[in-house]
Amino acid sequence: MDNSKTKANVSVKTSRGKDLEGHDLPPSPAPSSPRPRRKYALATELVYTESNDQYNASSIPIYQSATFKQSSASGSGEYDYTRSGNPTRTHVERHLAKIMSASRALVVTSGMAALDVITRLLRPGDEVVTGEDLYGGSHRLLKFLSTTSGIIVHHVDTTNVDAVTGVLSDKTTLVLLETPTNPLLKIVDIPAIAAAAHSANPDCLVSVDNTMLSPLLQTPLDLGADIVYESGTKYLSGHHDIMAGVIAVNNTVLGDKLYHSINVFGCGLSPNDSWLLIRGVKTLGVRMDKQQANAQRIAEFLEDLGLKVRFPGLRSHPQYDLHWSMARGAGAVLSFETGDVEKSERIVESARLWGISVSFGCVNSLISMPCRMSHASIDAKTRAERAMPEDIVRLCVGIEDADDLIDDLRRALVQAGAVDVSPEGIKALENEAQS
Ligand SMILES: Cc1ncc(COP(=O)(O)O)c(C=O)c1O
Ligand SMILES: N[C@@H](CCSC[C@H](N)C(=O)O)C(=O)O
Repeated sequence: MDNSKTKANVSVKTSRGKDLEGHDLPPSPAPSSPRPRRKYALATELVYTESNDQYNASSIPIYQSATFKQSSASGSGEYDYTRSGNPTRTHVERHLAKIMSASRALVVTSGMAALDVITRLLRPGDEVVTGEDLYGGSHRLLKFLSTTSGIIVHHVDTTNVDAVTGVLSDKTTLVLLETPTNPLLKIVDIPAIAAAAHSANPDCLVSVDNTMLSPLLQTPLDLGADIVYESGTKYLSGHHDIMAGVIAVNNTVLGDKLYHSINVFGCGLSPNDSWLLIRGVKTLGVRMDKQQANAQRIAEFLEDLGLKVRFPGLRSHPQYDLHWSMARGAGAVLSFETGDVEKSERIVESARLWGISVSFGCVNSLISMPCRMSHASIDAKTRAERAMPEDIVRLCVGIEDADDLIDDLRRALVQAGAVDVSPEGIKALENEAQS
């Protein structure tokens, strides 16, 4: 990673009108720093937006324009070309910076595009430290970089700070964390790992994928991270109608470098999707409250049956205290095991209300088998080495009525032969109950 212009040498400045290579370009867009003012509770901030729209439109207009006319041949307008900047995109970026505890947020075409932009900071020979339980697409991107770009990637158990410290060195330029992890819901100690990474290499960037919780429930920049990114396809937009990614930072030069890549490679979010993203963000609070409450009830229902359930809202979660020391909620993704891949398949296929689908964070509830679906890009051998249970069923809880969701799940468990049915009720089969 070329750190000379990020942490180590923050004196390198980009001036308006010049990009990072010194090219004299139209100065678009304005940095998305929110202006200082009273801070409200997050639930309020999600809804409260500010804009300098000429007609004071309550909803930001969609500037569906690729180009912007300039008032002079010097091309000095704030915007010139939508790949470089667009007012609708700037609006959502300013809003997200505010709720992500950042000075600058950038929105791109997907969560993977966000990780791509971040990893473009890396240079051959740089070392990346990341987890073993990692979203399949992130694993695939890192594998691609390690096989094509001379980047060295260490996958370690990031729930163990000593294991992380053991591979950190002055060559570590990026630490990539997910917490809770997808799909095993493991918790990673962001402050401890950030401190260890910065002590091994003060220029190391600690980046946290916050997709599983959203900024409503966790703000990694307040916990020692340098970069936070999310798939906006999930909770932020909330309806599975767009793909989006968000990156947020508090270092001006780092923000400029990330923006530079977005302009160079052309992955900025479209005006229409930027508008859908901000519309989704405004209802994040109410959606997440309901999704979390439903998820808690479902996790307790499954645990009461005697199944092994992974959910940070359960007291039985081995890292319950660590999770709640960093987060303001448990989220709405949980997973459970049945001990038998075919039985898990039958459960998934017996559910009616739960859609068989990848992704999460949507208003609709979803059920999936990560090893066959979202994490199929991690080969079976690697999954086995990382102790990923092939039978794991992931539930991504939506905003439906909790009783309806539980009824449908109960029926699916019975239909799949995954539980003992007796006059007293249903219970996990003896060999599948958690010890
Ligand atoms: C934790 C996590 N990070 C990143 C991504 C990538 O996001 P996207 O699908 O928007 O590219 C996903 C899912 O796809 C995810 O689950
Ligand atoms: N076929 C897709 C799978 C996307 S998984 C989406 C989401 N992150 C999840 O965890 O469900 C791919 O190959 O990326």
